[in-house]
Amino acid sequence: MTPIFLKSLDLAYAVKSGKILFRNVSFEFTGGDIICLLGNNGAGKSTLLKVCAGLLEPSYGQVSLLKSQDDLLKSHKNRKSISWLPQQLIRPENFNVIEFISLSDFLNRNTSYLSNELSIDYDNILRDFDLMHLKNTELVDLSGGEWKRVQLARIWASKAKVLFLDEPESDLDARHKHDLIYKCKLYARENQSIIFITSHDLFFAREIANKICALSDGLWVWNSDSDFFWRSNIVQKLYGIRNSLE
Ligand SMILES: Nc1ncnc2c1ncn2[C@@H]1O[C@H](COP(=O)(O)OP(=O)(O)OP(=O)(O)O)[C@@H](O)[C@H]1O
Repeated sequence: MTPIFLKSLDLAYAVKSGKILFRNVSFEFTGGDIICLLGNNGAGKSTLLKVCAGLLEPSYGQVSLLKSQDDLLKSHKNRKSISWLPQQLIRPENFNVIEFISLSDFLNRNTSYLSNELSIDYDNILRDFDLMHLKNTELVDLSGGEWKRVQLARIWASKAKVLFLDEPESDLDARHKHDLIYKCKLYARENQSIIFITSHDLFFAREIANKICALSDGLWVWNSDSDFFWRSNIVQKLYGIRNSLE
């Protein structure tokens, strides 16, 4: 399988007012990596993920997706290479679950779910995300957690090489969070994909990621193997948690 690398060098992003949200972000991730980006509310995690996914242009520096150490893929914005889960997505009206999950395939192939011409085994994906019983349910009638699983199922159907998942575990109950950890590990390993996640759930982060990085006050303050991060006792400092007896 072709190895893949996601690299950034000195990435920075400033908003129109000139305020710098983050700077000096440099990293190199490889196929198979699951990275969890941590930081306080407003630290710039979603913005960094959007820059890495090519949805926002960096103000400085660059981010590239490479198919070998120095062989640049056509464009890291190549739709087939990247899939993106936003923190919040408004549910489209007049779509049911299977229509939403198979939409890209349907548009690409100008066919329908019932025509048996689709390249993806949607029933398998629906079963995987515990959605089979909701296959024909309108999106507006789903619970919050069911809607999140539908969005994740659509991303799994994309078979993209790099997944950017902004708080994918939010709204999920304990069992479905557990299932998601297993599915991400399997996806990253089997496809040699990179999965770049943000999360506020430290238990989830610890279970899912082999790499941890962090933003604080606009700075790229951490980037290491997960084990090293959890041994470092930096978590309290990162989140500014004070001992209540102090
Ligand atoms: N276009 C913009 N113009 C001005 N400020 C912005 C813009 N986009 C983001 N911000 C600000 O930048 C900061 C970082 O936002 P971002 O959504 O990246 O944070 P986050 O770390 O993902 O936060 P959370 O954990 O709360 O989701 C916030 O204070 C936000 O208000």
